[in-house]
Amino acid sequence: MPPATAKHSPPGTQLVVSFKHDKLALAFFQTQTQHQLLPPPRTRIFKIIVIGDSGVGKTCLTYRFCAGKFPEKTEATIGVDFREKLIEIDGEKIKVQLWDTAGQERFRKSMVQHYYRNVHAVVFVYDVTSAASFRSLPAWIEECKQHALGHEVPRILVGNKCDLLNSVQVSTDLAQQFADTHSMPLFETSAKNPGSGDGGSRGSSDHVDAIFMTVAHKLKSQKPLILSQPPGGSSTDTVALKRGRNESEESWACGC
Ligand SMILES: Nc1nc2c(ncn2[C@@H]2O[C@H](COP(=O)(O)OP(=O)(O)OP(=O)(O)O)[C@@H](O)[C@H]2O)c(=O)[nH]1
Repeated sequence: MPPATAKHSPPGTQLVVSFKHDKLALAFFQTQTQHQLLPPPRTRIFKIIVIGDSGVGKTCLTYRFCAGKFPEKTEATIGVDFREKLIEIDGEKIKVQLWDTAGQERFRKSMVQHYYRNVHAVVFVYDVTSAASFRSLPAWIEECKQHALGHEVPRILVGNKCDLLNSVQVSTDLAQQFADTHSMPLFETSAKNPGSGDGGSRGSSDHVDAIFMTVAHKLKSQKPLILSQPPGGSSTDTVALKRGRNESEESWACGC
């Protein structure tokens, strides 16, 4: 019996092979997707960009939040890496998209415009063991400003690598002063060992999960983009995004 193949099935159809009275009958049935029958449950999505110098731990932080562990090895991000996690806040399922951007200028150039489009929150990261990464923060803030991301977009400051207690170059006081000046909350953490710390002046570091959940809580009260796709859809799909009810009916295609 030749294998049943459906090379040219029209979109939205499914090949159904049925055996009846020992005869092979092939029938195409229109697949009535949930999307066609019912309005799909809408999942609000939050796009959060994570920026900072190369090597501060952006990939490790986003991986820690989305995969729940520290990556075994990382390489410099080229362009952008995209991770997402479905979380539940007050009974509502929300998709958090973390855009892990390249810290190295040569890997950013062609992508910068994409990073800053339709952003809901910004996470600035520095490495507590690198004064240089802390000194770069004003430049990252400036880049955000140039892409029309001002104070209306929630922003937080994260000092990473708090597990490296003996190599700290950026004091909590200094970082707090900077955060206050720029009206951002400060979190100190370790993607490698969240919750670590000396329990002394630096205290225990914040949990990575708690940091991103705090941002998500803050965003939940806003009206972000609505994703017209049932929860659980592939993150690599091209999805149509619409603005929330209070905003214009403009829509975008997001090839994320
Ligand atoms: N000890 C320690 N090392 C960390 C931590 N987070 C990241 N690292 C290490 O720091 C290095 C850089 O981490 P990445 O997450 O790749 O840094 P990045 O900011 O994404 O770098 P780019 O992709 O180049 O922008 C890696 O060797 C990580 O293992 C941490 O919390 N503690």
